[in-house]
Amino acid sequence: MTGTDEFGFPIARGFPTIDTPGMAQVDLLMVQFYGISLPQMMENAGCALALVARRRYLPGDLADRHVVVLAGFGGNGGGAMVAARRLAGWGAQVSLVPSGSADALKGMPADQCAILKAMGILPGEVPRMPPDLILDGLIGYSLRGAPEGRADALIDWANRQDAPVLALDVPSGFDAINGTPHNPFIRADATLTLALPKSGLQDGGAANATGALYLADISVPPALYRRLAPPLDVPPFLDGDIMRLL
Ligand SMILES: NC(=O)C1=CN([C@@H]2O[C@H](COP(=O)(O)OP(=O)(O)OC[C@H]3O[C@@H](n4cnc5c(N)ncnc54)[C@H](O)[C@@H]3O)[C@@H](O)[C@H]2O)[C@@H](O)CC1
Ligand SMILES: [K+]
Repeated sequence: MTGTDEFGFPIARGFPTIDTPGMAQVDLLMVQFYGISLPQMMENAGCALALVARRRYLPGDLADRHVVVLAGFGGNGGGAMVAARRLAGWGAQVSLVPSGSADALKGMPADQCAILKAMGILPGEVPRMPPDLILDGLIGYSLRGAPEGRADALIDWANRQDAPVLALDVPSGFDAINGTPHNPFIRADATLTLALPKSGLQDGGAANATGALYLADISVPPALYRRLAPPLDVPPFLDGDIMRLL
């Protein structure tokens, strides 16, 4: 560790990067070898996102602080909805904006949305009231080509707002593996990437997409990385669950 950033997050160096096939291997080993489920990982991811949101953007009392959560139909959207739940629990006013009809959500994102509905947070359109913060959970590392449809429109909307955008895992529309910015892509003020930094996020050119780059521990055992092909040597998160990388 080489100190902390201005928000008190430990600054870390020396975490290797990982690509999409590598992350697919990580997910597989987490579930099949260790029995750590995707919902468990999603819970860790969303909690970490809410913690970065609170400490970096919403210090103090969260009452009257308004957060818009943009949620896609995959794991990225599910993680953002966990963060929505945590922020609402801490008193923030949360608007949930899915990238399509919420009735069409399936699997874990549908489960997360059902929890939010039970809490009285109903999916809807982008609110007229300007937010204090936007969470980008539209598309993660499974982006395929330039954003289309509602995701495209919501990325444009987010980039037009005065409020900062905090992206989950990767800024939506930015190919985090090869570093390609598609049109459009989220211009985040900060990005919280999960498990390991994705290979395209560490290049200098990625900085205008990611903003400040953080890394969250989602409880991948370091020994898992030594089982990958090729194996990776990953240090433990000794100094905190959330590290500042760039
Ligand atoms: N082990 C991990 O790293 C974990 C990852 N999680 C999250 O899950 C994400 C990966 O989840 P998924 O693989 O489900 O997929 P994503 O959530 O990355 O994205 C898939 C969704 O985006 C849509 N999409 C893809 N390309 C698009 C385009 N060009 N235009 C419009 N829509 C597009 C797809 O139709 C699909 O609905 C990660 O980025 C991360 O945020 C966590 O939930 C849990 C653990
Ligand atoms: K995202």
